[in-house]
Amino acid sequence: MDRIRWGLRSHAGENREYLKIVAHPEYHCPSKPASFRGAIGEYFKRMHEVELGLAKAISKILGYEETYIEKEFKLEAGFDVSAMNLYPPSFQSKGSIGVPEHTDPGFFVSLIQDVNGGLQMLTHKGNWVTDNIPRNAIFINLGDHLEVSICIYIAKARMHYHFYLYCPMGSTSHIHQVILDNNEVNRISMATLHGPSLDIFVAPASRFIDESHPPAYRGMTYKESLELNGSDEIDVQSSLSLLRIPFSL
Ligand SMILES: O=C(O)CCC(=O)C(=O)O
Ligand SMILES: [Fe+2]
Repeated sequence: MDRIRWGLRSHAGENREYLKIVAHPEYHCPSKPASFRGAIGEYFKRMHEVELGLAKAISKILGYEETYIEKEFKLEAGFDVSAMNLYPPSFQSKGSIGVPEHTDPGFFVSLIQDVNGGLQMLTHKGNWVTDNIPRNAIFINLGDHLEVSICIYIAKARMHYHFYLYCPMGSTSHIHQVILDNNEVNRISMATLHGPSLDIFVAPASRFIDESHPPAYRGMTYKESLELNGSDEIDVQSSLSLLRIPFSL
């Protein structure tokens, strides 16, 4: 499997140049420039601490002991991939889309950027809203596998967790896209997908399932789910729709 990948997309549906690297459990990075390798490595180390803090907070909100998610997802061996994206100014792009609409697999995504105004979220009313991310802030978006694990699915309309307040689609995994319309200059972002360990079987947690709350997703290992739609692990493409179990109201 590739551990470092570079790509250039330049067509109506996607306009970006990216460098993807596997950041955890083994850190892979181009060796030059050395300062880049060191700085990014330090960033991932610190983000891993943020990840453990978030895992504790979310476990507690769900009524579990604080180490629940850390252990269930085996975060000490969690599979993290970072995408460093360069989007062109709108006048140089072949269409207004930087990255088409999608959700991201894993536990959560951390994102930093140099220019505000490109990332948009889909609201429950079907409108795209541009995120206003303050300078130096780290933006956190929850990933598909948290949703699989805690069984939240909009059509079941049984949202009793705090997540719902922040997840208008009724799903913990936000649908988002990147647009270029406001880009007067290049925009750079770094989106890191923090996932469970590749060998972890992710399935709806038994605490959230009973006769009237059947599982919304089928379980499989994180590795299998990343490969389910034919992509490589390093692509970290969502396969949430393939995991969803059809149900009748
Ligand atoms: O560049 C951004 O703002 C977001 C990128 C993104 O959604 C991704 O790489 O998955
Ligand atoms: Fe994304």
